[in-house]
Amino acid sequence: MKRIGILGGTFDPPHIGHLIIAEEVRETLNLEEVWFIPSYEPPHKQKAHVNSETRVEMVERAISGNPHFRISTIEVNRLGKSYTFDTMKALTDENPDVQFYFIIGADMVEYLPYWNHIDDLLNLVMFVGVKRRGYAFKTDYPILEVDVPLIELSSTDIRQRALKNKSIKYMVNSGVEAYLKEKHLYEDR
Ligand SMILES: Nc1ncnc2c1ncn2[C@@H]1O[C@H](COP(=O)(O)OP(=O)(O)OP(=O)(O)O)[C@@H](O)[C@H]1O
Ligand SMILES: O=C(O)c1ccc[n+]([C@@H]2O[C@H](COP(=O)([O-])O)[C@@H](O)[C@H]2O)c1
Repeated sequence: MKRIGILGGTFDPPHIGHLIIAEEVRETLNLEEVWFIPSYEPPHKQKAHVNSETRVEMVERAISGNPHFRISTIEVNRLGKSYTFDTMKALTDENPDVQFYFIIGADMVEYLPYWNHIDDLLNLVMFVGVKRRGYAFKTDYPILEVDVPLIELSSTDIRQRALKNKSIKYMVNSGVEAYLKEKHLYEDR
């Protein structure tokens, strides 16, 4: 079986926390690749601040340069609410030779009981949790924990900094930083 990691997210915008957890989990679990899947509409929180085409462009820029990282547009192509069960059902049907490892931060570990079709989803993927400041890593589900450096960054922080015209250098990669500036994303308009 091939071993592939999945990092689903809103990526509004993608930041170095996403890249570091994906790379750490890839290396620790010896995964061939990690696929980044931007959601069209997050199932559990408010709509993203920028449209899905823009978030896809940002993820492409964020992952460029890492030959193990790919993007899948399965959720933005499907439209509607991006339930992970629907996505992973389609991906496991299309790729019967792959064991998928679905990477989540500790905020999502706590939220797992509320995911759509969580029991069926647990039969499709192995969840991999990483720690995140402010969230206890507590769950009754059988998930793998991978130790990663604690990155105190969120997309919310980046949006707030952009709004206040504060530097986001090194918090997002340079391609994403240039794109945010060029398109004036998240700025006060
Ligand atoms: N700094 C981080 N440390 C650990 N996990 C993270 C970190 N940032 C994001 N993640 C995880 O990456 C996945 C995608 O996150 P998402 O795109 O929603 O970013 P976010 O920073 O949580 O966004 P927002 O602040 O807008 O809610 C989620 O599983 C989330 O838990
Ligand atoms: O399917 C669900 O019910 C579900 C509920 C909460 C989160 N998720 C997925 O978890 C991933 C991280 O979510 P987010 O909003 O932090 O980007 C993303 O792929 C979401 O679609 C999925």
